[in-house]
Amino acid sequence: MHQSVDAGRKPLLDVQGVSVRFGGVKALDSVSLGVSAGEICGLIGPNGAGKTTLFNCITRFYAIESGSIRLSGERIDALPVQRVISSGIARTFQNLGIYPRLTVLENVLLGARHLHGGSMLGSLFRPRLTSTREREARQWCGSILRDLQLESVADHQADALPYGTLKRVEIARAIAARPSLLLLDEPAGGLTHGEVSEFGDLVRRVRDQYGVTVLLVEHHMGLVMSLCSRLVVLHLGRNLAEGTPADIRANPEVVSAYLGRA
Ligand SMILES: Nc1ncnc2c1ncn2[C@@H]1O[C@H](COP(=O)(O)OP(=O)(O)OP(=O)(O)O)[C@@H](O)[C@H]1O
Repeated sequence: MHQSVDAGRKPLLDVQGVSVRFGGVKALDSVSLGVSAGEICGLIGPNGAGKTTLFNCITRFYAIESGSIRLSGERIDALPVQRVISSGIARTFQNLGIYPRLTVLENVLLGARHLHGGSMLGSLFRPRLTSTREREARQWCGSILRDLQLESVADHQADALPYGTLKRVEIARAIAARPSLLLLDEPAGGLTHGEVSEFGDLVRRVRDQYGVTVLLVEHHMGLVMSLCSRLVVLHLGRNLAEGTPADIRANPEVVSAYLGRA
């Protein structure tokens, strides 16, 4: 069984012995990991290791064959898909999950839609019918845009903005859902060197300011090693290693399976 990093303290996210099969391919073979509250944990490994599949299991896109997934002690592996966000999990995608024809504010409001209980997009066009909860959601999203320096582009259509800005919009939308756990799937893809470093600062700031715990899948080793306090390595659908960035860099099995080629 997986041992949490903080002995005696229950992890916020607790994955135990999760297996998933696609036809003859065992994409995850009894994978376990724990992420403590407030941690920025990296999930790394070669292509096809099972990282995105694990994210898809945590967010209920895929059903698990065996094992368990808990958030704050509660089983979430059998939740209806529509309850995942309200359970406290938000996610960003390898390919931006942004609506290009909507404005930045509208995209971020969509992240908060489960908080106000109504049709946020409908309310955008019916301002006088806006309920108190919808007004609160707008205030909440406005404050996030200010914090993430997106206020000046709030009314810009998303497809008119540079990629680096849209990555920030995606984080803003995820935070709008008030998650306890934020899953970031290869966020550095498509960013310039300078943008990657800024992105790392942003994730740290968001963790500190909004109290979210972060699980990051990423191949950009510069970002992973500088941002994460702990790394979990998957290989061929199995746990290969776990430890601090320094431990992982020095692990001959990880170097041979992944880092030597990354
Ligand atoms: N929907 C699916 N149907 C069939 N096979 C799948 C499906 N999703 C993933 N797989 C397979 O599961 C295995 C793990 O894939 P996964 O995408 O999770 O790896 P990954 O570690 O995220 O890789 P990468 O770093 O390239 O994104 C691979 O063999 C992949 O082909």
